[in-house]
Amino acid sequence: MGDGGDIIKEACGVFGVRAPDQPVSHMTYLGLYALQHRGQESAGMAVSEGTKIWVNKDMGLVSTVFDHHRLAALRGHLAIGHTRYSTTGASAWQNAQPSYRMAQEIQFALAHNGNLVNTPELAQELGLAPGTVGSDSDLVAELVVAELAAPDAVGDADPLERALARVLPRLRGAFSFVIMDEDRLIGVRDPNGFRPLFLGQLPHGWVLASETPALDVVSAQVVREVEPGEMVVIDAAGVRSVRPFPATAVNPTLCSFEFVYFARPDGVLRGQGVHGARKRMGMQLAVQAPVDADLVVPVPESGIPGAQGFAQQSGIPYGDGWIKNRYIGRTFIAPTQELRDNAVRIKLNPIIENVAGQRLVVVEDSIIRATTLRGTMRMLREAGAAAIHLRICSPPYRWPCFYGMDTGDRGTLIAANLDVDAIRDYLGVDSLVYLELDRMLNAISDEPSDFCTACMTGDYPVPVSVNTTKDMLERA
Ligand SMILES: O=P(O)(O)OC[C@H]1O[C@H](OP(=O)(O)OP(=O)(O)O)[C@H](O)[C@@H]1O
Ligand SMILES: NC(=O)CC[C@H](N)C(=O)O
Ligand code: SF4
Repeated sequence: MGDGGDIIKEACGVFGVRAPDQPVSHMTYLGLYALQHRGQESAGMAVSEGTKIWVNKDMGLVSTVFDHHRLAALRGHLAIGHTRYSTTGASAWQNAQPSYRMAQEIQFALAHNGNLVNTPELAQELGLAPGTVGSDSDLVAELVVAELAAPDAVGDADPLERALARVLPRLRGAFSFVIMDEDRLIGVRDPNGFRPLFLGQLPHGWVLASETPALDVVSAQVVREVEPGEMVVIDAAGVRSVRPFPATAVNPTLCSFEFVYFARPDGVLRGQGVHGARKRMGMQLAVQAPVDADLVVPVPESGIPGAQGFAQQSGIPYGDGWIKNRYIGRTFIAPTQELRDNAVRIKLNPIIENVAGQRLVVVEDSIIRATTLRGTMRMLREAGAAAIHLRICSPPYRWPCFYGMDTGDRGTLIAANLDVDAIRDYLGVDSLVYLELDRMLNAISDEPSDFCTACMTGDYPVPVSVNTTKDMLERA
C-alpha cells in the first residue's frame, strides 16, 4: 500500500458568469460554494469590470478565502472561479487558479477542471525552463500567450479566439475550461468530455458551471451541457458555439466516477439524476449479492443513496450506523496518511445502540486506498456488530486516473495490490462484494458504452504516458 505520502484527489470545480448589472463576484462565490466538494485546497476568482481583470485567490476553502469585504471590492459584469484539487503541480498558492496573463495588451484568465496527459511534450514544445509554470493549467495559459505573440497573430481581428483555436487541439486528456477576457466568457470541453460542464441562463446573463447545483444556487436555468469538443463563446450578443477540435477526435467518455462519487447527488449528468443512479447501483448490488441481515447502513456521505437502494430492493430495514460531523468535508484529501486516519475518526462516530448485536449490510460507494473503511469497520466491530457484510457500489479501483483524479502510483490503490478476499480480511468483515461493471454502467445510463471506466478496467480512452508525475513541471 505505498508509503501513504501520496494524496488521492478528485476533480476541481469551475464556474463562470456574465451578467451585466449583477453582483457577479457574489454569484461566483455561491457557485464555488456549491462546488466545494470538487476541490478543497484553494479557491479563486477573476472578475472583469470592463477594462481590467482582477484576480483574487488563496489556499483554503471558499468561505476561508472570500469574505464580504473581498467580494465587495471585486466589482464587474463578468467573473470566473475555481476550487482546486491539485493533480499536476503542488498544492501551493502559485498553482491556485484562475491563471491570469496579459500579453500583447490582451488580458485573459482561465480555470481548469481535469488533467492533461501530454504536459511534458507541451512544455518541451514551448521550451520552458523547469519551474516556469507548476501546473498543467498554467502551462495552457503560457501556450495561449505564445500564440498571442506569434508573428502571424499580429493584426488578427480576434487574437484570443485565434490563439485558443491553435492551442486547444494540441491538448490531450481531460479539460473543462472556463476562460474570460475583459468582456467575454468562454467555456471549453475536451473531445471526450471527461469532466462535466453546464451552460445555464439568467434573465439577463449566462452561467457556466461544473455541476447543475451551482446553477441552481444562482437561480440560473439549466440550458444544456457544453458538448464534448465544443467551445461556447458568451458575449453581449449571446452564446456562440465553436468546434475547435477535428470531428474525428470527438469520442464522449464522461468519467463514470462522477456518478459513483465525485458529483453532488442533487445534480444531473447526461440527463440522469446522480442520486437516482447511485440508488440504482445499490439496488443492483442487492440483486447481485443478497445477504441475510438485520439492517442496511450507509458509510456517510456518498454511500447513502446506494444503501437506500439496497434496502429498498432487499426489504431489509435501512438505518444509520454513524453520525457524520457536519463540520468536516471529504476525508481522503488530507495530505498525510496520519491526517487521513484521524479525519475519518473525527468525521464518523458510530451509533452504538443501532449497530450493537446487529447483522449489518454496510454500503459504500468506492474503496480507493481503504482509509475510510479500515477505520469505520474497526468502529463497527468495537461497537459490537454481530456481522458485517460490505457492499461496494463500483468495481475494484485498480488503475490510476490521469484525467483529473490524483491517485499517485498504483501502490496506493488497495485493489491493485490485494484480491477481493485479501481486502475482506484486511478490513476484517464477514463478506465483501463489489458491484459488477455492467451493472454499475446500466445503473448510470441507457448508453453504458459512453463512459470512461479506466480506473476499474485499465482501458484508457486517451493514451497515457507512464512518465507523468505530479511534480513533473516543478522538478529542477
Ligand atoms: O478508500 P478511501 O481511500 O478511504 O477512499 C474512498 C472513500 O473516500 C470517499 O469519502 P469522502 O470522505 O472523501 O467523501 P464523502 O463524504 O462524499 O463520502 C468515498 O466516499 C469513500 O468513503
Ligand atoms: N483536479 C483538477 O481538475 C485539477 C486541475 C489541474 N490539473 C490542477 O492540478 O490544478
Ligand atoms: S479513470 Fe476513473 S476517475 Fe479517472 S476519468 Fe476515468 S472513470 Fe473517472
